[in-house]
Amino acid sequence: MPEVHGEKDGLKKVLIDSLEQLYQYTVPFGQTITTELAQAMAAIAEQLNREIAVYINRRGIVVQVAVGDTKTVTLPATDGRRSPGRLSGIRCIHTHPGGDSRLSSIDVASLKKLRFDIMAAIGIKNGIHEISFGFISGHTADEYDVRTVGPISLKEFIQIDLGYLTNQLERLLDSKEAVSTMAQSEKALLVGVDRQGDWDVSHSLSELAQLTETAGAEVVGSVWQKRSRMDAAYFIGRGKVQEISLVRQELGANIIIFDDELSPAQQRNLEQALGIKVIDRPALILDIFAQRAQSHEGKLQVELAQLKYNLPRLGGQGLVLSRLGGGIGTRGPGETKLEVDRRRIRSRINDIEQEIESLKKHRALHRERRQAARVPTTALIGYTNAGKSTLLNKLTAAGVLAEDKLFATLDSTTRRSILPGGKEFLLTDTVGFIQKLPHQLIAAFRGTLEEVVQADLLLHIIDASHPQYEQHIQAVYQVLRELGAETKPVITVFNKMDKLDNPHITGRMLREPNTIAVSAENGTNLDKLLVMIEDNLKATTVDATLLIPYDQSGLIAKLYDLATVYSVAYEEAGIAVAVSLPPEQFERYKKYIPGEE
Ligand SMILES: Nc1nc2c(ncn2[C@@H]2O[C@H](COP(=O)(O)OP(=O)(O)OP(=O)(O)O)[C@@H](O)[C@H]2O)c(=O)[nH]1
Ligand SMILES: [Mg+2]
Repeated sequence: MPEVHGEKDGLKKVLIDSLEQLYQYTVPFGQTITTELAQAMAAIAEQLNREIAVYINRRGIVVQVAVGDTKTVTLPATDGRRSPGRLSGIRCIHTHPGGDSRLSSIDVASLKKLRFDIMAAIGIKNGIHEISFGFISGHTADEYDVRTVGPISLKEFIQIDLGYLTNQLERLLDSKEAVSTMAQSEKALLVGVDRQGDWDVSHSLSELAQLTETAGAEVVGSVWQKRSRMDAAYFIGRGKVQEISLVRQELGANIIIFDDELSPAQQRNLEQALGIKVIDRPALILDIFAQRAQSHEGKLQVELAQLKYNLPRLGGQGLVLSRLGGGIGTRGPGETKLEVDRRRIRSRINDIEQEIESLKKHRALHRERRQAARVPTTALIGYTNAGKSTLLNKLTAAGVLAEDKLFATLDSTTRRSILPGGKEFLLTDTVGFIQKLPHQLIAAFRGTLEEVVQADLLLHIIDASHPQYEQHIQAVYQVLRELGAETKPVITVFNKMDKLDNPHITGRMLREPNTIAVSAENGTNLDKLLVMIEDNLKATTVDATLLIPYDQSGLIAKLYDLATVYSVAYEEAGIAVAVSLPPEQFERYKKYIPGEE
């Protein structure tokens, strides 16, 4: 029997015997460890109160057992054919007394020095408390990058596909140049499904391509499949998975992006089958938002959406793989971006929700003050890249960033402007909408989008030069419905008319009432738009002073609910209430205007 290495002085014979027993265990190919081995290690570590380590080779055989921290380890000569650029083919799994599994700097140093496949630590406190692990994820000229994951549970640790992981890592390390994974460029293969619905699959994929490029990756190709029912395990058909596997090798893609939301299981199965990182449209959009969020609140909202998106996807290799190479899906505004622990994620979600709630209250106060001053509010809404920010800038000289990029705006900006009649009004720019917007994101941005729900009037901006503008309109209505704002008065603004040369199209667009064609860029028709805004805002309320008899004072509470109450004065003849009422309410209340009846 091979002997136990390390600081054995003073150890009882029975403990040394049980340490020697650890050589008897084997681990199935590609698996990190077995429950039995982990528990046997925990049982000894508990009595020993010292670190113990086992070293396992790729065939799953325990090649060394040692006592003491990982610094003291000298490995037996391993497979001599391994080139110095590659991993050692050995993994180190050791215990940490006290429960905390996070890798120490000594652990990380020996991981780099001995180039373990992975270095894992089991936190021991009343048995197995938690596990963390790290691996070499790339290298620069003279230093290895190390990525750490955890803490996770033993079950999650066992689910990790070690064979796949080491395979990917060695491929990375084999290349001659510096391959800091963070800097590695992502080459994406896009996958769509043609459901033969309203959204033409090729347009949806070209939008996905635009999103991919916005996220900073390169698109190397796309494939799609006609399908009306999705496969529970793979989303697309099995044959298509095979085809994708071939196409992606041919094109050299290192990430696959699905145009639709995948279930956590589908994502995991696809990653396993394709051996490559697989993400979906929501993850891509979240990544763009994560890169672009500027304000404190914007960052919180994105982090919240990411955490909620990740929570059901924790565990197993899916997450580890997705995070292995950096890039899309790994960026986040919060420090918790690599968080893999459910407990910690839940408590972080709670914290963020509370903070967002208090920010929302703060904003509600602002809004109340504005409403008290009765400055009418309008909100710009519309598909991403429609020209909302350009229009805001033109109408108010706001200086908001407008670019030919999807999701240029994430934070809402409110500015004052003047109507032709001289009255002031407020104009709010908002985040753009898109089809298949992740619902976690809508939920997280509900606070910001509250401006939309509260506005007196919406300006729906449409890029009329876009071939899919009618679908864009539908996608915007969809989000409005989700926000409960579908009954708001809307002016439909067909923008970018300077790019249209067919006047018939314009005629068709303008059939409906309350529509206008403009060019935000050239300023065409913006004067007419302002007149239209003025008319609409006039129509939204009627100002009046009502005299409510004292025996009907209950009406005052009702008025507060459905109108803006400017002032209340208790007079001899009754309660004088100055209000601004929606027109349909005005009909009901006008009998209270002194002299009306
Ligand atoms: N030709 C033309 N281009 C326009 C017009 N209005 C806006 N654009 C361009 O369209 C692109 C998008 O404009 P933005 O104002 O950033 O669009 P947005 O709706 O705010 O987009 P997000 O913030 O990403 O949702 C920019 O490149 C603008 O210059 C227009 O009337 N005509
Ligand atoms: Mg914008």
